[in-house]
Amino acid sequence: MKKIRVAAVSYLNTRPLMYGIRRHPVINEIDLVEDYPARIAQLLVNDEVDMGLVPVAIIPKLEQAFFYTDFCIGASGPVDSVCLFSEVPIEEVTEVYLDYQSRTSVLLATVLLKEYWNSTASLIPASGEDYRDRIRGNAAGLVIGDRAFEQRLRSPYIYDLAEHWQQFTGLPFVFAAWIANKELPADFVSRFNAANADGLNHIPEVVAAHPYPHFDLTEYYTRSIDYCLDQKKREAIALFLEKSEPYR
Ligand SMILES: C=C(O[C@@H]1C=C(C(=O)O)C=C[C@H]1O)C(=O)O
Repeated sequence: MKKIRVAAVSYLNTRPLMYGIRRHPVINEIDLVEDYPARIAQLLVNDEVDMGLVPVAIIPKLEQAFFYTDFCIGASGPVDSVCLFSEVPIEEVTEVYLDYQSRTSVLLATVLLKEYWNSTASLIPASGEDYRDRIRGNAAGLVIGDRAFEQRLRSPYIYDLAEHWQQFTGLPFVFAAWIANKELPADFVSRFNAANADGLNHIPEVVAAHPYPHFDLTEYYTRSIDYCLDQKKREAIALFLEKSEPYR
């Protein structure tokens, strides 16, 4: 049987979902790759995979987009791992380095800087990890994922993008969701969905399997990340795609 090609973000925030997928028989029906979000996005756009836990920012690049599960990487308050970091308050920031690993948060940062903070700072796409050393003086940086937890220990000013999006719009936020670029068999989708749900029912085991010194992962998995792709989050995706359209 031909396997379904699936790609997922390799950060800590996907570990509960991946735990469920790996211990479910559905693992035998898929070929799984894991990488950082910008790469996962490219794989789905290039049709090198059939479904990915991809940044929602790339939806307009797909000919078709099927939301096949009830799960996402979202937040209904501070997300803790997607922030603008700086040594000075946001009003004094003159340039912002944008994380090369991100697609959604880069656009979210742009929307918030321009329309919420009314910032005129120049936005600089970073090309490699060394940009984080340039987050000093009046230069801020967007850092996402596990690396944001390390950056939290270094930068005195931390602007949480999910928290500020919520203040701006009154809505939760969705960074990534399981999106397919073609129709997939309904029975597979149902098993895949059940596998995700199973992972979220085993948070203590996931935390025990990933000793992590920089952040309390129980807190991260139960409060910061909101995995449920509900109606409000679907509205949030639509609003985000509309607001970010001019900056794509
Ligand atoms: C919450 C996060 O969401 C991630 C942010 C993404 C982006 O900015 O493109 C994509 C996938 C998510 O896993 C995070 O990385 O910390």
